[in-house]
Amino acid sequence: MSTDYAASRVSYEGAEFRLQRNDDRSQSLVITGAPESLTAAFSGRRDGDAFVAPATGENAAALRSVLPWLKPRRWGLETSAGTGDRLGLATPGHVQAFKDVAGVNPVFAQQSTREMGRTHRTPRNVLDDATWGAFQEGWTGGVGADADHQKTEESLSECAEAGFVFFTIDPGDEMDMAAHDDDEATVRSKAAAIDLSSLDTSADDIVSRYAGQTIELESGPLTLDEESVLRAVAKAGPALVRGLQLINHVEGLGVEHELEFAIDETDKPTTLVEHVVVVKELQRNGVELISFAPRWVGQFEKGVEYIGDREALAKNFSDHAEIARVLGPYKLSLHSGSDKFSIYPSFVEATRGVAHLKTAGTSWIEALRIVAAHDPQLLRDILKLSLESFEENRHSYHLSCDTTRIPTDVPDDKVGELVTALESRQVMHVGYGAVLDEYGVQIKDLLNTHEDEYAALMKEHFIAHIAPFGKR
Ligand SMILES: O=C(O)[C@@H](O)[C@@H](O)[C@H](O)C(=O)CO
Repeated sequence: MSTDYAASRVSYEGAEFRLQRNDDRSQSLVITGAPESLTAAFSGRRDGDAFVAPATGENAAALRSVLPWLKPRRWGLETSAGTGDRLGLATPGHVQAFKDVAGVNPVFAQQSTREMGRTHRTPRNVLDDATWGAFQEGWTGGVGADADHQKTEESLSECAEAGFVFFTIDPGDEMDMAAHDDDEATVRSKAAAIDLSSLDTSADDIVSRYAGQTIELESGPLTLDEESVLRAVAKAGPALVRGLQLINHVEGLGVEHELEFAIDETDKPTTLVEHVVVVKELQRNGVELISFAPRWVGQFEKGVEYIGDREALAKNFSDHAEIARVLGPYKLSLHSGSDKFSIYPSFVEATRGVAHLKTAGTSWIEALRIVAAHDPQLLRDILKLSLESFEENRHSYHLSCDTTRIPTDVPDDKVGELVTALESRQVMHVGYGAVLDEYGVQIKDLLNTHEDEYAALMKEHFIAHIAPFGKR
């Protein structure tokens, strides 16, 4: 017998929409009281008074076209949080958390090209799964959609075509990290060698524009000295060139969009002068940023607490936030935001809520608690495979785990601890690609069987993430 998801029931323009779970665990959209002109958008069949349509990607797109609150929208400067879901099953629990916390706007569909590649999902898959999850839980508060860590024109086009509206431009690979510490002569020659003609400028022009300038921040003046400006050019110049190319590509697509510029996945902190030069040069080229993701001080590793001096980080948050208010305003974006509970309050305070939080891997790693509880051997297999493929999986992720400290032969009743312990947590956190290739069907089957348990876990976990960002 099929059962309804009670929370999904919603009325719109005289019709009632709901989601049901069928005997075979598939899901169907059921519409009653709707004219032919409305149901024509869906592929399905009439069943008495009702129109029944399977929960396919095609019907998700139709649902977005019919129910306006499911169509991705821009959040502008409002406080927002991204919940990136690598499994396509986590959104119901995310929704339950957002229903409990007022004042934070959700971006349920958020996925980087890296994650889509490793999980073999397309931008449409990501958006469609998020649509069904939001619908299942009756979310009518609007949704964003973040094409995260975009590095190529091709993937930007695909995400735009799918309906994403938030584009995270990530030219971080082009940043010259050595220039952070190079001696002055090297910095000078590096800066002079960068072709900045596409930004309609040169290193000399940039120096004459900004060197000696003072920016009045709330906490005092920030003076841009010549060496720091040159260093910013040497370090970020090539990234600016590439970033602008990607931004121009988005702008040429003619779709609704807002832009984040992300240089967070780099080895050295973004200096305040670098922040100013990067944003001002983008603005001079006509770019309006909605958010900026600098590389903060300390270590932002995946899926674990912040590693570093929290007071220094709070100061760093507040310095960058002051700049963002003076040059923008635009939001500051906190990437690798999963499980960094100790730092959310200082981030929110510094930004006054003009902020975006990004999480992704935590929904995946926490799902493994359900696996550990119901199939401890599968969890051991997942860890084993994550370890075997670790060298490949860790590529482009910041991690410090020491794999030799991971225990072997963990008994069933202790397997859940592997999801908590830093070393094994990080290894499995980045193991998602290989693991889903091998055990994806089993894992998803198990999560579907225990969907209420997974949703309840996600709800509590996300309330802890977003409550500090909620109405103050
Ligand atoms: O793993 C990824 O590729 C992304 O989810 C992240 O890098 C994302 O930008 C993020 O910071 C979420 O924590």
